[in-house]
Amino acid sequence: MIEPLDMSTFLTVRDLERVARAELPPSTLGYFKSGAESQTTLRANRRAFRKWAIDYRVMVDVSRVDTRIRLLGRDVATPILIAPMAYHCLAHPDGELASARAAAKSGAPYVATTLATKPLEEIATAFDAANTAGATPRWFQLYVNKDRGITRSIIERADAAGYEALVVTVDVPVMGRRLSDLRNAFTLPPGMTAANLADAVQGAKNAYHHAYATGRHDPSLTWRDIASFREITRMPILLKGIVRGDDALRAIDAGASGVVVSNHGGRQLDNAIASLDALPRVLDAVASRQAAGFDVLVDGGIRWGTDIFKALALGARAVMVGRPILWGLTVGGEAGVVRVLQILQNELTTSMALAGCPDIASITRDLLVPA
Ligand SMILES: Cc1cc2nc3c(=O)[nH]c(=O)nc-3n(C[C@H](O)[C@H](O)[C@H](O)COP(=O)(O)O)c2cc1C
Ligand SMILES: CC(C)CC(=O)C(=O)O
Repeated sequence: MIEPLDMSTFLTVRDLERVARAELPPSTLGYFKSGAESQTTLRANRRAFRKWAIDYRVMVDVSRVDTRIRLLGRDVATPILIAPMAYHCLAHPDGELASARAAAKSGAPYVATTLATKPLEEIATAFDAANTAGATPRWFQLYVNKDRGITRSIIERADAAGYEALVVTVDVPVMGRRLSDLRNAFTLPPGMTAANLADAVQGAKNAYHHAYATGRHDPSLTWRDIASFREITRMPILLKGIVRGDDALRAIDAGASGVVVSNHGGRQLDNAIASLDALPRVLDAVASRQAAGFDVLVDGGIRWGTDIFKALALGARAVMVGRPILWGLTVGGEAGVVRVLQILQNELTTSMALAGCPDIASITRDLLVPA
């Protein structure tokens, strides 16, 4: 931690990343930044954005630029969401409480992970206290535990704590092989736990470390389970980690309200398709079903406002941002995350103005050409 720092000196996500990289212990840095195996997909996620150029329009009144969207049927100020990421306390002692407050203050929807280092109830309270206008939603991301009793109890807790949607991550039947984690024997430092799981089983708090958490993913998870979650909760369900059109159709059939096109930031299947490359065919499949109100989000490799512009132009409803949030949290805690969100929001509105788009609906597909 090097607080206090003047966050306004950071002009890009890369500026914060540079400082965070210098500051983090090697095993934490390795965990945050790495992709699986050869990291081909990690790089492909970035390359996919560079394949598109913006074919911009001029002489449009952009004296007001409006980034509001509809998300799961409600108005949200920005299409930028905070992706669910494990173990925020590795980046900053306030952990998820800081990132949640930053999201609420910035009007950015927040997705709390099952593998948070603070209990989901405390994250909800921190978020709500900062969400003064009540205008910004928070969602909960579920890792399905082999012990379905634990899974049910986590869903029920998320429901009771007022999370508005359940994001079921479906691309981790087993852990991807992240070589730096294997080499560093990555684990959580003493005193830090996967807090939501720790509470699920009495008296076992200290057992709920990384190795335990990673061993609990249920490799037998299938489409049928989604229907059973539907019965447990009133929350709409999104599936995170979809890259195929046919899987998007299965998600619709299973009663999901949306999908996040994602390859987990290149951390699971190496050589998997880049998430931006997967987006159009998922959208085509969903359109063929005329599933009005089914929201398609995308994540992976978003580092600039123009990346968000491109994702929206291809048809995404919204985007999730991962690692940049951890860089901000490392450098400046809550203020660092606020700064990352500010930078991306600012870049997005600037690119919209320069491309002749006063609102999100005007960011259309024809504004992209191959680079
Ligand atoms: C350190 C780290 C931890 C993550 N933990 C989770 C998690 O707990 N649940 C989940 O669904 N995705 C998790 N992800 C994946 C992110 O939600 C997201 O899909 C990915 O980071 C997006 O790519 P980006 O980092 O390039 O923006 C994690 C990613 C990182 C980098
Ligand atoms: C423990 C992991 C499954 C958390 C995660 O999703 C990740 O590190 O990418």
